[in-house]
Amino acid sequence: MVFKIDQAALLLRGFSAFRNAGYILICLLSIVLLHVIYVWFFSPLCHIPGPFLARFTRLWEFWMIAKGDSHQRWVELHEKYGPVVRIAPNLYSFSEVEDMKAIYSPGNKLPKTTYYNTAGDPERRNIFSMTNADDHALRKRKISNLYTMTSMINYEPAVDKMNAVLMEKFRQFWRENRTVMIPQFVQYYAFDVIGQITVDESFGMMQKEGDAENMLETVKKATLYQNLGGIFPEFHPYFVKVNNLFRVPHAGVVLERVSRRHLEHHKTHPVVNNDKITHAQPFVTKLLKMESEGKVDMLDMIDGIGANIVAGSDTTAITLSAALYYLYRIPNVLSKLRKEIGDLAADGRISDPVTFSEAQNMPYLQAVIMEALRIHPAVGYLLPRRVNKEGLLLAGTYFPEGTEVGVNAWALHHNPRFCGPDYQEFKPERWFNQEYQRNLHLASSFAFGAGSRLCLGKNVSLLELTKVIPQIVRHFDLEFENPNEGWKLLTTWFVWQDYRCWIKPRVEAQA
Ligand code: HEM
Repeated sequence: MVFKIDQAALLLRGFSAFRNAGYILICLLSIVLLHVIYVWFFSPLCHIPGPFLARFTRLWEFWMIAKGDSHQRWVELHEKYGPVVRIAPNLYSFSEVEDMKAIYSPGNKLPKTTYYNTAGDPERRNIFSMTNADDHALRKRKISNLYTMTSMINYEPAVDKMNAVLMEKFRQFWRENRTVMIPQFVQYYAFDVIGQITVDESFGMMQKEGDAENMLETVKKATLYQNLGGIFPEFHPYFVKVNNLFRVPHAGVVLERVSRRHLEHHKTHPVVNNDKITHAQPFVTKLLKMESEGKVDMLDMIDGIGANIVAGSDTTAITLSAALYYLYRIPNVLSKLRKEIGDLAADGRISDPVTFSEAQNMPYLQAVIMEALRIHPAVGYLLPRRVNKEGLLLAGTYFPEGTEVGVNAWALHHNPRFCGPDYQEFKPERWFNQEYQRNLHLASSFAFGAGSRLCLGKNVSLLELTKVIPQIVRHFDLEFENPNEGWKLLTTWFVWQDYRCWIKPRVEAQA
């Protein structure tokens, strides 16, 4: 009998525990439901359209990025939902020029968001990952004169030197009758040029047809991590701790090692204007001179060299790969560029190789470069900024403090309202169309970002592109290994391409 009472008591206790668990579950479900109702109907920005799940969780965005083709998804999202789209509970993407101007206007001073934390060590910010506007302005002021148009004259001989190596390698590929993965080879090229410009020494990747000091590989992994990790930046400090515990050589470590070695070498072996005619002077020499004048310290110098390598190589390589792909896919465009080169050469108005200043007077070449930057911006993610305490009026809606907003170059550059209805086509001619010209210039420079965080190396990359494209076009034909297939793309932070070509020297091929 006692046993039965105990049994009944147990049963009752079990039942009440079950009932309590039920209450807790109902409470939790009610909270979720109330949250859904609030977000859906009453939150201040509830009217902004976007994918359903993006209203409630950052996992939707994470999933979109993780699939590896997000550059295209941004374009489709804006085609479907209009000029402003909710990407995550607190993140909004814009695709109109007016909103782009407002978000990145230096006057509005919107800082970078915590997304950028994952682009470096939280304890030691680099120029790219800094979110504090004052810290950034100070760092930028110290080194920005190394990137001016007038500084380019110092770097031009370095580009010529590396272009000569590229030309020789192209002839070698032809002699050896092999196809080349163009985006990969021009990635070696871009790293070598940045090495030559920055530390007066190519990294030897073109010669080796491979990575040097694991730079390429670690930078690639870093951008992949930055892009996915940036969606959940609160986990980054833990990730860094674990990484340091296991001494994993991440990009920061690799680049610091490379930078320190070159700085030490140049301190004992200074370059004293190694070319008196062209006034060639590498970046590192300028940095060391500034250090001797007390204008920069060791950290500034490491950051400057590291930033050039990380930010300046893949970006330029991707733009060059895009320009070559479209030029050799569209014979009409290629022949127009060849005609411009041929006519100017016949008049003695350009040299071989073309100088940077001569290239400024080659309108079709400039249009080809701008169109490559427009149709295939190297960065595939939006550049997020946090609205400050004044709030911001965008697309007719007031966005309060703390909201994260940004523009993705792919969405902006594929907006028919200012690129024309044929925005999916590679058409350098659109740059001569008066109707679109103003907005096109504004928008396509967005491949380099905008405002106070505009790409510091824009002139460096234009120096490279304006010199190497005419060289290749003048002297080589590229034939696609699979002419009936398009290229393959993979998006992390960058939008990487994959295509293979046979290379033929034009003169030798005709002989
Ligand atoms: C076609 C080539 C290039 C493209 C498309 C490009 C694109 C960009 C973009 C979009 C940003 C802004 C990122 C943001 O706001 O989050 C940026 C920043 C930066 N880029 Fe470039 N870049 C290129 C070449 C270069 C080169 C050659 C260098 C160096 C020699 C360089 C150095 C930098 C640096 C240091 C920053 C950070 C600037 C700051 O925050 O103040 N870039 N770049």
